[in-house]
Amino acid sequence: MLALARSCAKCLRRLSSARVLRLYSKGSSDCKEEKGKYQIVMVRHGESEWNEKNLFSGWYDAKLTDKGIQEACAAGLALKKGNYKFDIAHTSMLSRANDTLKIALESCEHKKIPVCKSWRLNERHYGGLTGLNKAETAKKFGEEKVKIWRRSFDTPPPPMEKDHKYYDSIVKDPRYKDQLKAEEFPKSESLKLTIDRTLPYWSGVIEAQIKEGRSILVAAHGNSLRGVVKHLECISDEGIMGLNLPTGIPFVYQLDENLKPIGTLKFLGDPETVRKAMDAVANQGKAK
Ligand SMILES: O=C(OP(=O)(O)O)[C@H](O)COP(=O)(O)O
Repeated sequence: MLALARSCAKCLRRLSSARVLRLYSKGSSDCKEEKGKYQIVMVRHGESEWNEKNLFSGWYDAKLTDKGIQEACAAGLALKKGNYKFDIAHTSMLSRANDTLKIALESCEHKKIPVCKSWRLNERHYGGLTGLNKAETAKKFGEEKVKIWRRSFDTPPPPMEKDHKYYDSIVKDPRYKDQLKAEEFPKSESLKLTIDRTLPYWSGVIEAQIKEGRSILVAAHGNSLRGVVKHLECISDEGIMGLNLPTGIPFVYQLDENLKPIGTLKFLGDPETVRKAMDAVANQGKAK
């Protein structure tokens, strides 16, 4: 991967101003229409190498692609355009989210802020599906089955056994040394199980900081953030199946004094671009 220190300047050059405008021309001003007592900004990381290859990633530590770096830069520009400032950031243990956060903050020329990393914000664990191609899996098992594995609320994918190709690279990864014992790693997670381990961090750490008046940016993953959105908006188990979060486009919640959202999430992006990006995520599970 390109050195992060150089990546922003480089990708800002590559990202034409026309594209930035197309991506983010309307969103930031829309976000300020209804002001809550608090607000929080979240972003799914930019495209990873495994997103590009359409592989189930889960806890595998796929790195950002050049496009993912560009998306992270563009996310930063959108934050800058909206004049968002943060006191603290939260992210997962995975490079694609960590690097997106770093690049976005650099790209909006933000001052240094504390960054907290937790496995509880990791992507859902995709179990035995980790590393498989989604379209090929749909061809083999059927699109319906893959849709259940990807989007049902409480059906976990098959477990990751110890002889799985990526088991060691996850469970023996030294970054978890102080956070998880080998037997505490998930073997696979449904959205429900993901929410069960994300919410204690959300409620115990992030909500407490919001109430202290801290301005927070969260950089995480498609499904860990879907869980947060479900919780915040009280979306039903069926309703959440239809939400597909795009990579690298920040979204904002205005929150009332009880931390309940005022309205729904607002993307810092052009609605048509956001819609296409969401559709593309939904279609990743179609057989080709
Ligand atoms: O690792 C993943 O998410 P991420 O790219 O947000 O980290 C998943 O592969 C996303 O796949 P899904 O959209 O099929 O649930």
